[in-house]
Amino acid sequence: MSVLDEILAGVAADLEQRMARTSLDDLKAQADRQNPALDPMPAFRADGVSVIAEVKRASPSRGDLAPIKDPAGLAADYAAGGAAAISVLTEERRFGGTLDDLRAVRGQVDVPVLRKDFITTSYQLWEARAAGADMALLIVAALEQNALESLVERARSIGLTPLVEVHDEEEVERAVEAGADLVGVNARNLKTLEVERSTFSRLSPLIPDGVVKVAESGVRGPHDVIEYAKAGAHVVLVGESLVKGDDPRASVADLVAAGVHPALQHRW
Ligand SMILES: O=C(O)c1ccccc1NCC(=O)[C@H](O)[C@H](O)COP(=O)(O)O
Repeated sequence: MSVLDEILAGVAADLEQRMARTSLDDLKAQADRQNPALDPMPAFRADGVSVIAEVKRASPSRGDLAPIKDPAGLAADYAAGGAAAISVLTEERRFGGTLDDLRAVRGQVDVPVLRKDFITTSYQLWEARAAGADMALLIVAALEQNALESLVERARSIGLTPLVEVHDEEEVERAVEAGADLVGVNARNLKTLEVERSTFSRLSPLIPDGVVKVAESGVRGPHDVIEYAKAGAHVVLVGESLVKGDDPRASVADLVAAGVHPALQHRW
Protein backbone atom coordinates (compact mmCIF):
# COMPACT_ATOMS: atom_id res chain seq x y z
CA MET A 1 0.00 0.00 0.00
CA SER A 2 1.38 3.45 -0.89
CA VAL A 3 1.79 6.15 1.78
CA LEU A 4 -1.08 8.07 0.20
CA ASP A 5 -3.32 4.98 0.30
CA GLU A 6 -2.43 4.40 3.95
CA ILE A 7 -3.25 8.01 4.82
CA LEU A 8 -6.51 7.84 2.88
CA ALA A 9 -7.56 4.63 4.67
CA GLY A 10 -7.03 6.28 8.08
CA VAL A 11 -8.84 9.42 6.98
CA ALA A 12 -11.80 7.36 5.74
CA ALA A 13 -12.05 5.48 9.06
CA ASP A 14 -11.96 8.73 11.09
CA LEU A 15 -14.46 10.34 8.73
CA GLU A 16 -16.90 7.47 9.21
CA GLN A 17 -16.90 8.14 12.95
CA ARG A 18 -17.49 11.87 12.53
CA MET A 19 -20.30 11.18 10.05
CA ALA A 20 -21.97 8.93 12.63
CA ARG A 21 -21.81 11.78 15.17
CA THR A 22 -22.79 14.79 13.03
CA SER A 23 -25.36 14.80 10.25
CA LEU A 24 -24.79 16.69 7.01
CA ASP A 25 -27.78 18.88 7.85
CA ASP A 26 -26.16 19.86 11.15
CA LEU A 27 -22.93 20.72 9.36
CA LYS A 28 -24.81 22.84 6.85
CA ALA A 29 -26.53 24.68 9.70
CA GLN A 30 -23.12 25.32 11.32
CA ALA A 31 -21.76 26.54 7.99
CA ASP A 32 -24.71 28.94 7.68
CA ARG A 33 -23.74 30.50 11.00
CA GLN A 34 -20.20 31.28 9.78
CA ASN A 35 -19.25 34.61 8.25
CA PRO A 36 -19.04 34.42 4.45
CA ALA A 37 -15.83 32.81 3.24
CA LEU A 38 -12.92 35.15 2.44
CA ASP A 39 -11.59 35.20 -1.12
CA PRO A 40 -7.80 34.63 -1.13
CA MET A 41 -7.36 35.26 -4.87
CA PRO A 42 -6.98 39.07 -4.87
CA ALA A 43 -4.03 38.83 -2.47
CA PHE A 44 -2.56 35.90 -4.42
CA ARG A 45 -2.77 37.89 -7.66
CA ALA A 46 -1.20 41.03 -6.18
CA ASP A 47 2.45 41.97 -6.66
CA GLY A 48 5.00 40.01 -4.67
CA VAL A 49 4.95 36.37 -3.66
CA SER A 50 2.20 35.53 -1.19
CA VAL A 51 3.01 33.24 1.71
CA ILE A 52 0.62 30.59 3.00
CA ALA A 53 1.98 29.67 6.42
CA GLU A 54 1.12 26.24 7.76
CA VAL A 55 0.19 24.92 11.19
CA LYS A 56 1.87 21.49 11.07
CA ARG A 57 2.69 19.36 14.14
CA ALA A 58 4.01 16.24 12.47
CA SER A 59 4.32 14.56 9.11
CA PRO A 60 4.83 11.11 7.63
CA SER A 61 8.22 12.17 6.25
CA ARG A 62 9.62 13.83 9.39
CA GLY A 63 7.64 12.49 12.35
CA ASP A 64 7.06 15.01 15.15
CA LEU A 65 7.95 18.56 14.18
CA ALA A 66 6.61 20.81 16.94
CA PRO A 67 4.00 20.35 19.69
CA ILE A 68 2.07 23.59 18.78
CA LYS A 69 -0.02 23.90 21.95
CA ASP A 70 -1.55 27.17 20.74
CA PRO A 71 -2.33 26.94 17.02
CA ALA A 72 -4.31 30.20 17.13
CA GLY A 73 -1.35 32.05 18.65
CA LEU A 74 0.97 30.62 16.00
CA ALA A 75 -1.45 31.68 13.26
CA ALA A 76 -1.65 35.17 14.75
CA ASP A 77 2.16 35.40 14.58
CA TYR A 78 2.07 34.23 10.96
CA ALA A 79 -0.54 36.85 10.08
CA ALA A 80 1.42 39.57 11.89
CA GLY A 81 4.45 38.58 9.80
CA GLY A 82 2.45 39.16 6.62
CA ALA A 83 1.10 35.72 5.70
CA ALA A 84 -1.62 36.05 3.05
CA ALA A 85 -3.34 32.90 4.32
CA ILE A 86 -2.97 30.21 6.96
CA SER A 87 -2.96 26.49 6.16
CA VAL A 88 -4.16 24.19 8.93
CA LEU A 89 -3.43 20.48 8.64
CA THR A 90 -6.51 18.80 10.08
CA GLU A 91 -5.49 15.18 9.43
CA GLU A 92 -5.10 13.51 12.84
CA ARG A 93 -3.18 10.24 12.54
CA ARG A 94 -0.08 11.28 10.61
CA PHE A 95 -0.05 15.08 10.94
CA GLY A 96 -1.45 15.49 14.49
CA GLY A 97 -4.03 18.08 13.39
CA THR A 98 -7.73 18.51 14.14
CA LEU A 99 -10.71 20.53 13.00
CA ASP A 100 -10.55 22.19 16.44
CA ASP A 101 -7.20 23.67 15.38
CA LEU A 102 -8.92 25.14 12.36
CA ARG A 103 -11.76 26.58 14.46
CA ALA A 104 -9.25 28.14 16.84
CA VAL A 105 -7.24 29.66 13.98
CA ARG A 106 -10.40 30.96 12.31
CA GLY A 107 -11.34 32.71 15.55
CA GLN A 108 -7.98 34.45 15.70
CA VAL A 109 -7.02 35.67 12.22
CA ASP A 110 -8.65 37.79 9.52
CA VAL A 111 -6.78 36.24 6.58
CA PRO A 112 -8.15 33.28 4.62
CA VAL A 113 -7.74 29.83 6.20
CA LEU A 114 -7.06 26.64 4.21
CA ARG A 115 -8.23 23.21 5.36
CA LYS A 116 -5.25 21.02 4.43
CA ASP A 117 -6.44 17.44 4.54
CA PHE A 118 -7.17 14.44 2.35
CA ILE A 119 -10.60 15.38 1.06
CA THR A 120 -12.55 12.86 -0.99
CA THR A 121 -16.17 13.70 -0.08
CA SER A 122 -18.41 16.76 -0.08
CA TYR A 123 -19.07 16.07 3.64
CA GLN A 124 -15.44 17.08 4.35
CA LEU A 125 -15.95 20.30 2.38
CA TRP A 126 -18.97 21.11 4.55
CA GLU A 127 -16.91 20.30 7.64
CA ALA A 128 -14.29 22.75 6.43
CA ARG A 129 -16.83 25.55 5.89
CA ALA A 130 -18.61 24.75 9.15
CA ALA A 131 -15.27 25.17 10.97
CA GLY A 132 -14.72 28.52 9.24
CA ALA A 133 -12.35 27.57 6.43
CA ASP A 134 -12.20 29.69 3.28
CA MET A 135 -10.19 27.28 1.14
CA ALA A 136 -9.90 23.50 0.84
CA LEU A 137 -7.16 21.30 -0.58
CA LEU A 138 -8.07 18.79 -3.30
CA ILE A 139 -5.27 16.35 -4.13
CA VAL A 140 -5.54 15.12 -7.71
CA ALA A 141 -3.67 11.89 -6.89
CA ALA A 142 -6.35 11.01 -4.34
CA LEU A 143 -9.34 11.48 -6.65
CA GLU A 144 -10.84 10.02 -9.81
CA GLN A 145 -11.47 12.73 -12.41
CA ASN A 146 -15.27 12.77 -11.92
CA ALA A 147 -14.85 13.15 -8.19
CA LEU A 148 -12.24 15.89 -8.62
CA GLU A 149 -14.51 17.85 -10.93
CA SER A 150 -17.54 17.52 -8.72
CA LEU A 151 -15.57 18.48 -5.57
CA VAL A 152 -14.15 21.58 -7.32
CA GLU A 153 -17.69 22.59 -8.21
CA ARG A 154 -19.08 21.74 -4.78
CA ALA A 155 -16.31 23.63 -2.98
CA ARG A 156 -17.10 26.75 -4.98
CA SER A 157 -20.84 26.36 -4.50
CA ILE A 158 -20.38 26.52 -0.73
CA GLY A 159 -17.98 29.45 -0.90
CA LEU A 160 -14.66 27.61 -0.58
CA THR A 161 -11.75 28.31 -2.93
CA PRO A 162 -10.30 24.95 -4.00
CA LEU A 163 -6.51 24.60 -4.06
CA VAL A 164 -5.93 21.74 -6.50
CA GLU A 165 -2.66 19.90 -5.82
CA VAL A 166 -0.57 18.17 -8.48
CA HIS A 167 2.65 16.16 -8.57
CA ASP A 168 3.23 15.41 -12.25
CA GLU A 169 2.35 16.33 -15.83
CA GLU A 170 -0.76 14.17 -16.06
CA GLU A 171 -2.13 15.65 -12.84
CA VAL A 172 -1.59 19.18 -14.18
CA GLU A 173 -3.74 18.26 -17.19
CA ARG A 174 -6.41 16.86 -14.90
CA ALA A 175 -6.40 19.95 -12.66
CA VAL A 176 -6.79 22.23 -15.68
CA GLU A 177 -9.53 19.99 -17.09
CA ALA A 178 -11.33 20.30 -13.73
CA GLY A 179 -11.30 24.09 -14.10
CA ALA A 180 -8.84 24.82 -11.28
CA ASP A 181 -7.72 28.45 -11.07
CA LEU A 182 -5.49 27.86 -8.04
CA VAL A 183 -3.02 25.01 -8.62
CA GLY A 184 -0.46 23.83 -6.08
CA VAL A 185 2.58 21.92 -7.28
CA ASN A 186 3.70 19.81 -4.35
CA ALA A 187 7.43 19.12 -4.56
CA ARG A 188 7.08 16.22 -2.12
CA ASN A 189 7.04 12.98 -4.07
CA LEU A 190 4.18 10.96 -2.60
CA LYS A 191 5.94 7.65 -3.26
CA THR A 192 9.36 8.42 -1.76
CA LEU A 193 8.32 11.43 0.42
CA GLU A 194 11.50 13.15 -0.81
CA VAL A 195 11.24 16.85 -1.70
CA GLU A 196 12.35 17.56 -5.27
CA ARG A 197 12.10 21.35 -5.72
CA SER A 198 12.75 21.01 -9.46
CA THR A 199 9.25 19.52 -9.79
CA PHE A 200 7.87 23.05 -9.62
CA SER A 201 10.05 24.42 -12.45
CA ARG A 202 9.22 21.35 -14.56
CA LEU A 203 5.45 21.65 -14.17
CA SER A 204 5.04 25.42 -13.92
CA PRO A 205 5.19 26.08 -17.71
CA LEU A 206 2.35 23.58 -18.23
CA ILE A 207 -0.04 25.57 -16.05
CA PRO A 208 -2.00 28.08 -18.15
CA ASP A 209 -1.60 31.86 -17.80
CA GLY A 210 -4.15 33.29 -15.43
CA VAL A 211 -4.02 30.32 -13.09
CA VAL A 212 -2.44 31.14 -9.72
CA LYS A 213 0.54 28.84 -9.09
CA VAL A 214 1.40 27.72 -5.59
CA ALA A 215 4.77 26.12 -4.81
CA GLU A 216 4.21 23.66 -1.96
CA SER A 217 6.87 22.05 0.25
CA GLY A 218 10.58 22.46 0.73
CA VAL A 219 10.85 26.19 1.46
CA ARG A 220 13.78 26.43 3.89
CA GLY A 221 14.11 30.21 3.75
CA PRO A 222 14.08 33.35 1.56
CA HIS A 223 16.39 31.83 -1.07
CA ASP A 224 13.82 29.12 -1.90
CA VAL A 225 11.05 31.75 -2.21
CA ILE A 226 13.14 33.58 -4.80
CA GLU A 227 13.94 30.39 -6.69
CA TYR A 228 10.30 29.24 -6.76
CA ALA A 229 9.19 32.72 -7.82
CA LYS A 230 11.75 32.83 -10.63
CA ALA A 231 10.21 29.57 -11.84
CA GLY A 232 6.76 31.19 -11.87
CA ALA A 233 5.31 30.76 -8.36
CA HIS A 234 2.83 33.40 -7.22
CA VAL A 235 2.38 31.81 -3.80
CA VAL A 236 4.51 29.58 -1.58
CA LEU A 237 3.09 27.22 1.04
CA VAL A 238 5.46 26.69 3.96
CA GLY A 239 5.20 24.40 6.97
CA GLU A 240 8.22 22.69 8.50
CA SER A 241 10.75 25.53 8.41
CA LEU A 242 8.25 27.86 10.12
CA VAL A 243 7.09 25.52 12.88
CA LYS A 244 10.68 24.51 13.68
CA GLY A 245 12.02 28.07 13.76
CA ASP A 246 12.30 30.27 16.86
CA ASP A 247 10.39 33.30 15.62
CA PRO A 248 7.50 32.49 13.26
CA ARG A 249 6.51 36.12 12.81
CA ALA A 250 10.02 37.18 11.74
CA SER A 251 10.45 34.07 9.57
CA VAL A 252 7.25 34.80 7.65
CA ALA A 253 8.25 38.47 7.30
CA ASP A 254 11.60 37.38 5.81
CA LEU A 255 9.82 35.15 3.27
CA VAL A 256 7.39 37.93 2.34
CA ALA A 257 10.30 40.38 1.92
CA ALA A 258 12.07 37.88 -0.36
CA GLY A 259 8.94 37.77 -2.51
CA VAL A 260 9.26 41.42 -3.48
CA HIS A 261 12.85 40.97 -4.67
CA PRO A 262 13.58 43.23 -7.71
CA ALA A 263 14.43 40.16 -9.83
CA LEU A 264 10.79 39.07 -9.60
CA GLN A 265 9.03 42.11 -11.05
CA HIS A 266 7.96 40.35 -14.26
CA ARG A 267 5.55 37.90 -12.73
CA TRP A 268 2.05 38.81 -13.93
O1 LIG B 1 4.83 16.43 4.84
C1 LIG B 1 4.73 15.23 4.54
O2 LIG B 1 5.52 14.36 4.96
C2 LIG B 1 3.63 14.75 3.65
C3 LIG B 1 3.55 13.42 3.32
C4 LIG B 1 2.53 12.94 2.53
C5 LIG B 1 1.57 13.81 2.04
C6 LIG B 1 1.65 15.16 2.36
C7 LIG B 1 2.66 15.63 3.15
N1 LIG B 1 2.76 16.95 3.51
C8 LIG B 1 1.73 17.90 3.30
C9 LIG B 1 2.22 19.10 2.63
O3 LIG B 1 1.88 19.28 1.50
C10 LIG B 1 3.15 20.02 3.36
O4 LIG B 1 2.73 20.08 4.69
C11 LIG B 1 3.22 21.44 2.82
O5 LIG B 1 3.43 21.48 1.46
C12 LIG B 1 4.36 22.19 3.53
O6 LIG B 1 5.58 21.53 3.28
P1 LIG B 1 6.90 21.82 4.13
O7 LIG B 1 7.13 23.31 4.12
O8 LIG B 1 8.00 21.10 3.42
O9 LIG B 1 6.64 21.33 5.51
